[in-house]
Amino acid sequence: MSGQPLLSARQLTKKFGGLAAVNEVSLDLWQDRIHVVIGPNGAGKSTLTNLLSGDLPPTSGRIELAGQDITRAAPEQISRHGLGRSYQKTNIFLPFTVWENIRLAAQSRAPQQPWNPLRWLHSAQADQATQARAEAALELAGLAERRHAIAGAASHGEQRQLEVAMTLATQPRVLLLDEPLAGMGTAEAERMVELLLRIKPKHAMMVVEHDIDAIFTLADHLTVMVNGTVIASGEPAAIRADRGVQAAYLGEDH
Ligand SMILES: Nc1ncnc2c1ncn2[C@@H]1O[C@H](COP(=O)(O)OP(=O)(O)OP(=O)(O)O)[C@@H](O)[C@H]1O
Repeated sequence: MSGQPLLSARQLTKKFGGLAAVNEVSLDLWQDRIHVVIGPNGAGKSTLTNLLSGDLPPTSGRIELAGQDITRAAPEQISRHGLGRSYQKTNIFLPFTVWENIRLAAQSRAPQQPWNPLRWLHSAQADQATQARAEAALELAGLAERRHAIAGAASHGEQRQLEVAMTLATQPRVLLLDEPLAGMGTAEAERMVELLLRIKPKHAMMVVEHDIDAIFTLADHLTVMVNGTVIASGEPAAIRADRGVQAAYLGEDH
């Protein structure tokens, strides 16, 4: 690791009434590193993701993305500044093909062209750039052979790959993935782990995950949350050996 983290959160807190769903959480996300966040149900993992993406405003704390304060920015602004998150299938248009879905996601990131006499030329160039972004995301996500498949007819695993591809099509530098392996069989899970390792070098990633094998294959850094609080954070091997963590989480049957 060198230079600066791409995303940096300090003392983030989110209160729902009297409940601190996220309590003074600090973390850094670095390019070419996967930061896995684990914890039992209700630990605050989804709330933390929502704070980082701007889908929820924090009660207190600060978030910087590539050195810029984004603490109270809108999700769209944060996305344009280079943060992508997956939304568990909710963004997929099931009647459209895999390619059309990725193309639409890529298009959502196309710059708006101000009026000018050479507008057609600019829009043709923008079109090409959108096409190239979509093509790269399709390849990277391992879906090239499924480009013409109707998304609604794709397998569960392929739909999860498609979600990642749609996020990649917006060309994020920071990726937040919420349980990318949820509901997958062994072969599908292995494909997703390979995909995440393939995209790691060019991205800073935070992955919320329950699958123990995947957690230890993917994690460069592991953070354990319980009741909104970080109880341990560091090298996966050290966290695995931590008795407090074992008692609070890893010893449980998840
Ligand atoms: N909008 C909300 N209003 C009130 N309480 C909420 C809200 N969202 C989450 N909570 C509460 O905040 C706590 C943390 O929830 P969160 O969903 O972030 O946990 P999680 O670690 O993602 O759990 P899971 O693994 O089940 O998804 C829980 O007690 C939950 O009931």
